[in-house]
Amino acid sequence: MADKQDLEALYQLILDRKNNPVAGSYTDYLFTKGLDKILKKIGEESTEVIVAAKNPSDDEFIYEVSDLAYHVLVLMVDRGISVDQIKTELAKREGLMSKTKERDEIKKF
Ligand SMILES: N=c1c2ncn([C@@H]3O[C@H](COP(=O)(O)OP(=O)(O)OP(=O)(O)O)[C@@H](O)[C@H]3O)c2ncn1[C@@H]1O[C@H](COP(=O)(O)O)[C@@H](O)[C@H]1O
Repeated sequence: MADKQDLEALYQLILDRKNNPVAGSYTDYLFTKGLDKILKKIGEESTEVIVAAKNPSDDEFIYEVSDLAYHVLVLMVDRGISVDQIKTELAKREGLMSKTKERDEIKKF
């Protein structure tokens, strides 16, 4: 089994749960409930991240961000969107951001 601390490996584990349901698995429970349930969880977990961000405890913040990250990965698997597709989008932005910076620099003159 791959290292689950890696987000990409966690994505693969979630994908495996979708393709090979395991009794008692929380991930399987989410897929069985469907998109609306997954979206509801993302709404809840996002709110918990916001609340934790206002709290000085880093541990609570890390815990809630991890919950949100897991549920976002479940949503991506449900939609059939891969980690590579997100990486590709982010890579496109790298170019965009440097162009924006260049434009900002030009505007200064
Ligand atoms: N990273 C996670 C993870 N993060 C959060 N959660 C679950 O998300 C739920 C969030 O808690 P809540 O109190 O909001 O939800 P709940 O009351 O349990 O359930 P709901 O009815 O509200 O959905 C908890 O049940 C957590 O167990 C996770 N469940 C699984 N994983 C990973 O997924 C792997 C596979 O898990 P299973 O599918 O359960 O085998 C695990 O080994 C983990 O690596």
